[in-house]
Amino acid sequence: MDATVRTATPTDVLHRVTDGVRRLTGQLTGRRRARAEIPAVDEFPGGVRMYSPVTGAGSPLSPPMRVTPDGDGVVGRCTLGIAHEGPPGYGHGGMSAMLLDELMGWACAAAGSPGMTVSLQVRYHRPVPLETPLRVFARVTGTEGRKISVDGSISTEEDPSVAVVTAEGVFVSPDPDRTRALFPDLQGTPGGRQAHGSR
Ligand SMILES: CCCCCCCCCCCC(=O)SCCNC(=O)CCNC(=O)[C@H](O)C(C)(C)COP(=O)(O)OP(=O)(O)OC[C@H]1O[C@@H](n2cnc3c(N)ncnc32)[C@H](O)[C@@H]1OP(=O)(O)O
Repeated sequence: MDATVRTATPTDVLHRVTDGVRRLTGQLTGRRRARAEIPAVDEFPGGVRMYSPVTGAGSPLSPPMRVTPDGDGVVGRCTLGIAHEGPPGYGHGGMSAMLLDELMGWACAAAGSPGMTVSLQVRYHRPVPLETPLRVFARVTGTEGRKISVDGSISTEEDPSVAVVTAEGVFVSPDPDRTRALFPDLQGTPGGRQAHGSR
């Protein structure tokens, strides 16, 4: 991803490389994952998501963000590149929202209440620098029935006390019937799918 958005190579080289990439991806033959199929390596919800655009080590789109528990919440560490650019030199606001949305979802799962975003309010205080290690933080601030309130923030690793983006979100844990309808490939809800071929 970085190479393709950074290059200033002439068009004929771009065409040649594009042909090469098509030849390479053409070798990815065999069975393809269906739309709602959960990859065998995944732990869902609240664990490995191999092809997630945020945390997935297997996704060319993801920074990727590495998530670990941290005090009463979860912390995500990543570095955005110019493929994630909004204003020149800074992160796209949608990327910031995506990092926060994902990590706030992890905070819900870590607190034992996996949920889906129903509301996300994001405040952009300062531009997010690219090619700079970032620290994203999220924690559950309250639950009320199936409703979970979550706070999140983004700062740089260098200056973790200064939040450049903050967010408040509401997440909702779908009831078991809705969960089965939304995620037919998910076994043993609400505990979720464990990794390594348990289905
Ligand atoms: C196993 C899990 C896997 C979870 C897997 C998580 C993966 C994490 C991925 C990262 C996060 C995402 O991107 S998630 C993707 C983006 N989000 C979505 O696509 C969600 C789309 N929304 C939905 O499908 C639906 O809203 C559901 C299923 C989430 C909830 O529907 P529902 O079950 O019918 O819930 P509903 O009765 O409407 O609302 C429940 C309570 O929440 C309140 N509520 C509803 N909306 C709001 C709102 N915007 N702001 C405040 N409060 C709200 C209601 O008033 C009610 O309160 P009261 O009357 O009870 O007081």
